Amino acid sequence: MIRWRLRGAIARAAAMQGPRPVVLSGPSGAGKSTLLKKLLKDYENIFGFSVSHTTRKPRPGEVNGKDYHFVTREEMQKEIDAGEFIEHAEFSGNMYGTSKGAVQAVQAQNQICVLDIDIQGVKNIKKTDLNPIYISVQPPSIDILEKRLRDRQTETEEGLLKRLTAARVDLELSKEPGLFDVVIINDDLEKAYSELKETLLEEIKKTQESRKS
Ligand SMILES: Nc1ncnc2c1ncn2[C@@H]1O[C@H](COP(=O)(O)OP(=O)(O)OP(=O)(O)O)[C@@H](O)[C@H]1O
Ligand SMILES: Nc1nc2c(ncn2[C@@H]2O[C@H](COP(=O)(O)O)[C@@H](O)[C@H]2O)c(=O)[nH]1
Repeated sequence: MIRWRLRGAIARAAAMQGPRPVVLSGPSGAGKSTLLKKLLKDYENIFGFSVSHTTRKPRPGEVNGKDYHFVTREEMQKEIDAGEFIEHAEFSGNMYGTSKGAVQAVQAQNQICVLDIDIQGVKNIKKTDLNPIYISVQPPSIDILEKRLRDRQTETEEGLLKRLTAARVDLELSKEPGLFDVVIINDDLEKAYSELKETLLEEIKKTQESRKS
């Protein structure tokens, strides 16, 4: 009887906490957004994207408030000083950050919140009580990463070189034991996507179950 009550209490506590968030990290160009877009399309109501703030300029097709909150450095610094960010970092000459509001907006929908952040963000999130699943998406090699970034045609030559330097640092730091729960090498896209889904299967099932009750 007492055991049953305890089990019930644990289940209710877990449900109240909501699903565990997911952090997708890895070098720029490794394929995080590509994998994430597939996931958000296939599991529309299960996952929600944490819309970051950035001071970089929008790329063609990017929508303010959907891909990022595009802001000025002054605006972003003001919000950081006001304590509105969980984490923020300087990456390739621009500021990026996850606001508390971005995560809360997803969690309020009882969706699995997915953060696409760099490795500095990972280290900072580790200091919080967010308790996400940490996944690093990595390219098969630096040469392939460079080709993908060049083919994407989103960066100037200077920006591209900065991203490649950051990628080398990222791949080195990612070797720290325990930093990531899972490392996915994105060589073949479908294989990488299957690995991502497999990693998240437990949380997906839990979220689907919680919708039924
Ligand atoms: N497995 C793959 N094989 C070939 N090309 C790929 C693969 N995965 C992604 N790409 C391509 O590589 C480029 C970089 O991918 P994507 O933009 O998803 O990377 P990212 O990790 O989100 O980068 P960033 O951190 O800069 O946003 C894109 O043009 C994408 O279409
Ligand atoms: N620490 C954070 N890093 C972030 C955040 N949002 C995005 N990013 C990372 O920035 C780079 C570059 O992104 P791009 O869109 O300019 O190509 C990439 O590694 C993202 O993961 C954030 O809120 N915090």
